[in-house]
Amino acid sequence: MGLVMSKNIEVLSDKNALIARALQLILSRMKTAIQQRGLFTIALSGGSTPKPLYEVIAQQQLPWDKIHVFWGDERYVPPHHPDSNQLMARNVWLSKVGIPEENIHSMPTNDSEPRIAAAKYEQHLQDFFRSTSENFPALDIVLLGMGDDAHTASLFPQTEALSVDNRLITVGHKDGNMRLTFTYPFINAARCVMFIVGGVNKRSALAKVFAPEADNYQYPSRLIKPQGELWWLLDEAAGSELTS
Ligand SMILES: O=C(O)[C@H](O)[C@@H](O)[C@H](O)[C@H](O)COP(=O)(O)O
Repeated sequence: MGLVMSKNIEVLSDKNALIARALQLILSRMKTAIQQRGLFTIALSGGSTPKPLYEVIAQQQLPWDKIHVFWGDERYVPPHHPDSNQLMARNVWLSKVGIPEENIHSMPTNDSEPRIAAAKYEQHLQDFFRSTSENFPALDIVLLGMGDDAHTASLFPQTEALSVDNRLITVGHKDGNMRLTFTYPFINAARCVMFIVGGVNKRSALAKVFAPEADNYQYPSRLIKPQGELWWLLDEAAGSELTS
């Protein structure tokens, strides 16, 4: 096994422990962000792993008016489509707490052209962060999952989204299904990037992501090297071989 990517790799006993640790880290960074800047910004991932995390965040007593939620990627489907990442997070979390609707920054998926939607969301981000096109605004946390093909967000292996390094948002695709996604440099601009990865089916992809040499375009999670904090929270099933 090659060198692991960074000291912030934690292998937790099971999924519950993984979710509890992720919650702890998110709440501590939320507190710091609000103390220092008066608000907390987080980009959510889709998929199944984060669902119990969103459920437990919804049970916390938090200053919801200071919390802003974005998405790191979205399937290019209407907001009420069962595949929508936004719908999942609203159902298990956002609809259950007093977060103002204007703090929920969902990716637009109603344009006929995903490229136009990507540009609109990028403009929205630049307006929100009052950033210019020259620099990448820093979110407090970008929460990521990883597929068993080592994709993250909607940065899939051998796709053109992987080479977009001068935009915040681009169009991804998986098996012909269009997505909107943060670009890898925008993810890397975050103060903290947190992967939550569980299950034995992720083991081989993790080995490639942490290997000293491998093709970044075949294993896109290798592109995630933030100048801020990088956390890999893994359960035993996924990560036990990495730290042995
Ligand atoms: O839109 C998505 O599907 C996610 O953003 C995607 O990148 C997800 O994080 C991985 O596919 C892992 O998914 P699981 O957590 O379900 O394994």
